[in-house]
Amino acid sequence: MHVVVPFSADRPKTRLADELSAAERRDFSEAMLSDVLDALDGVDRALDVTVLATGPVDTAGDATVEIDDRPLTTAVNDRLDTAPTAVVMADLALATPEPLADLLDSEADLAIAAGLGGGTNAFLARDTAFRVDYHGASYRDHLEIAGEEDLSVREVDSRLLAVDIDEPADLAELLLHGEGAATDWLVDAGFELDVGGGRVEVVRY
Ligand SMILES: Nc1nc2c(ncn2[C@@H]2O[C@H](COP(=O)(O)OP(=O)(O)OP(=O)(O)O)[C@@H](O)[C@H]2O)c(=O)[nH]1
Ligand SMILES: C[C@H](OP(=O)(O)O)C(=O)O
Repeated sequence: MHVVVPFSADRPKTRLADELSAAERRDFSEAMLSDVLDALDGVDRALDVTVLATGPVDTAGDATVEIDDRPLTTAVNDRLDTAPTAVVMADLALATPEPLADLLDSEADLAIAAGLGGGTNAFLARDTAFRVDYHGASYRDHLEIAGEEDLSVREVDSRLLAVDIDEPADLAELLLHGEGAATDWLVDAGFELDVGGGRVEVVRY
């Protein structure tokens, strides 16, 4: 099965610009990508993984890298002419093989996992009629597109697939629950949880 992992290589994670420099955001993004690729590697299925990147990538492991600097929606739609194809975002740093296998085993025309805040963190399309329209409340839009195409849909309810690391508060999720390269990167960069005030916050020393 073909799995596409979109990766913004040139200007990643701009919403973390107050916390991380441009070079740090690039390194941190590569660490998250490596966690996602490890999780896919742990799925006991024959997967053909392509990192769909806007520029060169350092940490792609055994995955193929395809460079495509067109906007995300255009680049992904260009890969949906063959089915089944799965798309798994590169910032799902808590992803593990189990929920990914659950998504990839779905028989529905579209299996789809929501992201916190309305995005679409992963899907498997078994019908080439499905097309993406990312950004905004894309999860809602994708259900609508599936409805228009009369596709059967399975909504995959997974906390580990729902947490995409976009905003400063998401860093706490990684420090609380992460075990991979991205969590190690944060710890090495001096980030720690601060629960002293009765709230969970992230501080950098
Ligand atoms: N190939 C490709 N991947 C992208 C593009 N924009 C974002 N991505 C990837 O798509 C996933 C979701 O990205 P977003 O969270 O929307 O964007 P981001 O660039 O990571 O972060 P922000 O700049 O804060 O929006 C991540 O895996 C990104 O690396 C793009 O234009 N092309
Ligand atoms: C690409 C976008 O990601 P988000 O900005 O929600 O992380 C989406 O899922 O539509």
